[in-house]
Amino acid sequence: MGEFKLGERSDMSALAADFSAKRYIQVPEILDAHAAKAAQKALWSLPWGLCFNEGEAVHQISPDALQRMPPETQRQMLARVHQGAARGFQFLYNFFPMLEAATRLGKEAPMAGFFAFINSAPFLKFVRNVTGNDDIQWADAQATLFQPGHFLTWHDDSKSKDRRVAAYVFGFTEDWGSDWGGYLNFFDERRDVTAAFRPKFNVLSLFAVPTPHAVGVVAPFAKGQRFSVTGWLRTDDPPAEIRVLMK
Ligand SMILES: O=C(O)CCC(=O)C(=O)O
Ligand SMILES: [Fe+2]
Repeated sequence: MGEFKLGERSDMSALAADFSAKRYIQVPEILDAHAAKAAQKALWSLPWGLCFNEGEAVHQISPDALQRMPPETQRQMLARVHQGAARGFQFLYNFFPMLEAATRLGKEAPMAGFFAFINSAPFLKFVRNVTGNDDIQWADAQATLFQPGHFLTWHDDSKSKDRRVAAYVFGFTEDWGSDWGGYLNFFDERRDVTAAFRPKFNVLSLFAVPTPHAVGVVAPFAKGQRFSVTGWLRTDDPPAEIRVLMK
């Protein structure tokens, strides 16, 4: 866990009451200032791949493959993504698979320290207290980077066999413009937006599963980088490789 730790706070009961009432909350200054800067630095230097879905199938393109891909193939790929978005659920963003990397490489994996922090006793205690769910055992994780043209359409995180109680998003985005898209939108049953969280720095978004939400398309003129570490708080047993990191 090392350099990553939670910020000091005195609003735990207010956060829990808010979560219980609304089912989605934002927690400012989740990490101490030094830890937040360290996490952001680690994110900047990750080998970012690209991921998108084609119906139920998820495609993950490694940084190398992305670099080698001819422009015409990239154009065709993007056209297929847009056709998918016109039909239904679709996403496209840069990513780094923190869970897979930690499973394969253990402590040597990029972001292993932050992954271990998310699965440390203090953070798990924090999310158990705020969500009121004592059964949370661990959290999976991926790092994401939304750039112009990236998006994640309407969904509620429930379409998985994994036992997910809540979703979390650590935001590490600085100075995001209010016209740049990329907001985390929450919807009611009429598909009106009930809340839209602007990408921010050192803020944790926490929301119950299922809750309808989406990440709006990042505008072509957006200048920032929407960095996050995101995943789900789970009640199944952590994989053996992850249990080792949690010690
Ligand atoms: O990046 C975000 O704000 C939300 C991510 C999300 O909803 C997901 O990965 O399912
Ligand atoms: Fe989601």
